[in-house]
Amino acid sequence: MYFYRMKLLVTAATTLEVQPFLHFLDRESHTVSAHQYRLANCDIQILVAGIGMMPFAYHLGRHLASHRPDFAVQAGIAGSFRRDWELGSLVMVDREYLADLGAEDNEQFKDLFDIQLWQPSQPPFTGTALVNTFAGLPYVPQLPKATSASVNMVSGSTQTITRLESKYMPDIESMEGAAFHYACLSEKIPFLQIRSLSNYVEIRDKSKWNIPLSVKTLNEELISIVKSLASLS
Ligand SMILES: O=C(O)c1cccc(C(=O)CC[C@H]2O[C@@H](n3cnc4c(=O)[nH]cnc43)[C@H](O)[C@@H]2O)c1
Repeated sequence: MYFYRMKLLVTAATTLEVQPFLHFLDRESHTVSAHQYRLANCDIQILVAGIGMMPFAYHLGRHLASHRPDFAVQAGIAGSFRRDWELGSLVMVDREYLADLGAEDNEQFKDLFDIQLWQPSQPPFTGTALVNTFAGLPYVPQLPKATSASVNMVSGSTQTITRLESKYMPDIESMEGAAFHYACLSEKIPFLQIRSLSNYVEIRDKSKWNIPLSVKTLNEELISIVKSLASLS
């Protein structure tokens, strides 16, 4: 009898963000090789792809060239523009914007669509966003949906924050989400980006960040997703 194992890719920018999940896999699953685990009917690959869109795109692209997952999950922490969302709370991203790729025109930022180097809805964009419709996913968690702005430089001035809010109406900010959406949409791989809020997007004050809490809730969710996928829950 043929028994199919779902191939799941879990990717993150840093090991820190998925460390408790790795401990769970070490305890509860069979280690196939470094970064590869088997849990019930799931083959799970872990890819730590680096901070920022360029390293993330490079490492994810290299990985996808030789491994095609059935389902890819990006897990990470993020900054929140929304003060009504508590630190440590979780979202899944449905819209991603490349929020600092473009040209400065005196005081104004123009993205690649504004200066017509890209056309709205050119693949893999829907309009000017990289949209996850959540179609074809084997499992969709019950989390609030969020619009995300991906940036190379974490926003830390009123001017930048106001610009991003008025142009993209983002709920959250990360440094890799758009690279993940771009690659998965281009390769037609069902995907899910989950983020846990570690800080508010504001003038930089690292003492207000709560990375331990955001990593804890992120990893609880990851474990729950994987248990559901592996039909263990
Ligand atoms: O020390 C800093 O100033 C600093 C700035 C940005 C990120 C970090 C990290 O250690 C986390 C890296 C990781 O977290 C995501 N992240 C978290 N909060 C934000 C944010 O407000 N804006 C953008 N990205 C954020 C990001 O995806 C990074 O991969 C330290």
